[in-house]
Amino acid sequence: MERSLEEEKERCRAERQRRKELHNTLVELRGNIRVHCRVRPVLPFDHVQPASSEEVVSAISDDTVMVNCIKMGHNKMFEFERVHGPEDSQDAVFEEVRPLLTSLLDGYNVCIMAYGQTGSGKTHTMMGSHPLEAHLGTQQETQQGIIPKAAAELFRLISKKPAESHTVEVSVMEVYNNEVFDLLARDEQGNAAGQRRDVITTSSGTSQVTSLTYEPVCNASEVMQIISNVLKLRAHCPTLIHTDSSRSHLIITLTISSKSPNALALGERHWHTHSQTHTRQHQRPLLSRTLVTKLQLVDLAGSECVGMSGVSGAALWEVSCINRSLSALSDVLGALAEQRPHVPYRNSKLTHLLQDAIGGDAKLLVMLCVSPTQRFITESLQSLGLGTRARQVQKEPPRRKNNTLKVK
Ligand SMILES: Nc1ncnc2c1ncn2[C@@H]1O[C@H](COP(=O)(O)OP(=O)(O)OP(=O)(O)O)[C@@H](O)[C@H]1O
Repeated sequence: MERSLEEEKERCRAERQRRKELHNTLVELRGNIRVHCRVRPVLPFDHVQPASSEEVVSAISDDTVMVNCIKMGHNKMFEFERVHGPEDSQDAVFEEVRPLLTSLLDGYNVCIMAYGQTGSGKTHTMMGSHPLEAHLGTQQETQQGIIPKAAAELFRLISKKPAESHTVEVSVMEVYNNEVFDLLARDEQGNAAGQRRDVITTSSGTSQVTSLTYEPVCNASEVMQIISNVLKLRAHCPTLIHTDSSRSHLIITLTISSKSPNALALGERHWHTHSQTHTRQHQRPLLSRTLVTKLQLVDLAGSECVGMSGVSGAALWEVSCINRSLSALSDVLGALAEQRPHVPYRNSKLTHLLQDAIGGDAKLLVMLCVSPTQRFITESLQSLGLGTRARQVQKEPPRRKNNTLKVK
């Protein structure tokens, strides 16, 4: 018997709802690591030899990537929470990220991390197409990446909360040659100069960077102004694959302190000396009940094959440090996925620094960036494999932070 149009619509709606519920259950079971994948368009530097720019990696649906290269004997599909094709805009990518900002204000720590080979579009996805112009307003909103959009969304959400209930601070670090640098630190003359910092494990088992500089910020353009200023300090080097390749992992953290409604109503204030370095003020009033959550935005350096990037000398050492830290990240995910008793976080500064985001109770989004072309198929398969591994991790369910009692 033929179904009427209305019946068919209802059946489709019910099926969509069932799939959504199943998906949500799976996300809960996995403890909220989400993996999104973005396949970038074919770019001029792909056309070294016409054959190598042949497209072999494609987004075949909004959750599946297909690698199909008959010549090299690869035919495989990879499923992720969301897959974006080359035509997907920065806005479309951000729409899938937006709910995490609400989670942040609901009391969860959030980490968004871009992973992929060099030139695959990590900085484009995180910062936008003109990262150094991000704060000038010359970068069109549609071209902005996740970081400027997330900053704008965060302050939009805060503006809907009671006045003065939230404060935001920004810190910027890079991990370069397996050392952590505080990019907001200033030298004796007050000039910006990245300074080396240590990562320690606190008595509660979380990781912390000592003497890190935190700048208070009041709106998204202040955030972007600070980031754009320090981006000039970030290590870059031209390679055969990418003329402006980042040689370090960049970690931007927005720390949000929110006052509990009770404290706000009572107007309780205590002077509290922060253990961290504040550039504008070293002692400031904090409300007695403060909820602190953090948003970590990570633009990883790209994995790369030394032969392809054509680097030598100091740049060769940089590549080897990048590749080692990325394989340490993969080892950590492997250990977590297999639920091994020891997780080797401390094998690299990168994994030690991101320990709480990767294995703790934060909501983690891994944004895989891959090239569509045959030339980079080995690197793309490696990135897709890392994403698959991340999805196998049974993380602790994300835990909402409780108001912490800050006593004078
Ligand atoms: N989805 C995209 N649409 C249009 N252009 C893109 C896209 N992704 C990347 N590009 C362009 O490709 C080039 C390389 O991208 P990007 O700098 O983001 O790479 P990366 O992965 O950060 O590289 P590296 O690790 O070497 O720093 C840039 O010119 C960027 O504008």
